[in-house]
Amino acid sequence: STKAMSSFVDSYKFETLAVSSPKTNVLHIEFNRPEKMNTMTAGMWKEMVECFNKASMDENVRSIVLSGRGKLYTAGLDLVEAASSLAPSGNDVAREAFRMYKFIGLAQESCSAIEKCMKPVITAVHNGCLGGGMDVISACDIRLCDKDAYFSVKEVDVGLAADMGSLQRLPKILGNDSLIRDLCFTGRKMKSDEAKSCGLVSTVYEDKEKMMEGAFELAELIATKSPVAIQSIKVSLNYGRNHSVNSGLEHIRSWNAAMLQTEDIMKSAQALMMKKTPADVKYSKL
Ligand SMILES: CC/C=C\C=C\CC(=O)SCCNC(=O)CCNC(=O)[C@H](O)C(C)(C)COP(=O)(O)OP(=O)(O)OC[C@H]1O[C@@H](n2cnc3c(N)ncnc32)[C@H](O)[C@@H]1OP(=O)(O)O
Repeated sequence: STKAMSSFVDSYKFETLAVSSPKTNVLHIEFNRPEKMNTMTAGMWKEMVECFNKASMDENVRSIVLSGRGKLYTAGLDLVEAASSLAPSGNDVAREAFRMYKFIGLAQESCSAIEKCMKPVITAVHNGCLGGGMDVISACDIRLCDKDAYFSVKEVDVGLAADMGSLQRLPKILGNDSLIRDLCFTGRKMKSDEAKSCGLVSTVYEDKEKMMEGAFELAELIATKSPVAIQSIKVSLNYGRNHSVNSGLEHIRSWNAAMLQTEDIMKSAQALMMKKTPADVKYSKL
């Protein structure tokens, strides 16, 4: 019911993220620091971890759209906040290194929580996606953008190597090592047409409004499918990315030994035989 749907999303309360549910079983998460170019702070990373972990276990959520409010998707790390957290303190080197180790771990977890989230995450990029934004989108399942979007692995211009996942995940997404090194060594802006042709994004839309319509339509379609099938697909694709074909086959074999016993298969098969679609089937919560 509408009441049940609105009360479920009401429990997602954050300072740096705006959360809504524009369609049944679809969660919309927006970076919500428009006056700060959606720059990333330790506070935002903590909230991203909390939000994606919660959505992962939330039976009301079957797919997620991640986008940014305001002028651009995100300008990456908040350089003002970072100036104090990264400033040399003069303290014992080992203790300082452990403090940084924890700080970087939190930043990494903000992206890993997206990858580990059991629900597919579609991200919709408008205008700029810089630095930490590239780490974020690399951890998402599906990437969309508008015509004005550009992408920059900007860290090199700030004097550091990206450490939240771009260098580890981009090579799994783009089958072009030369291009990845070009982007990472130069920090250059890659425009939407190149992002499409190299496979970073799957669709480019005319403007942000059309992109969000497309993102919600896609999320809604995914949300109508069997949640057992969808979550199993994500788990298996993620596993396969870091393992051999044989290991991946063994993994899905064991996984599906349980999942093939789902009632969803019988419900889906009956619907198909009656010329219906998954959207006509009511799958139980998962
Ligand atoms: C453990 C470490 C983990 C993660 C590390 C991540 C590394 C990175 O993310 S590196 C990338 C860092 N980001 C940048 O270098 C972007 C710098 N900004 C820009 O290039 C531009 O500002 C812009 C985003 C392209 C927008 O340009 P424009 O539309 O012309 O607006 P501006 O006038 O330049 O900016 C408006 C306003 O925003 C402030 N601002 C912009 N970016 C940042 C930022 N990254 N951190 C803090 N503040 C930022 C800018 O200073 C302006 O502020 P005013 O107060 O309005 O002057």
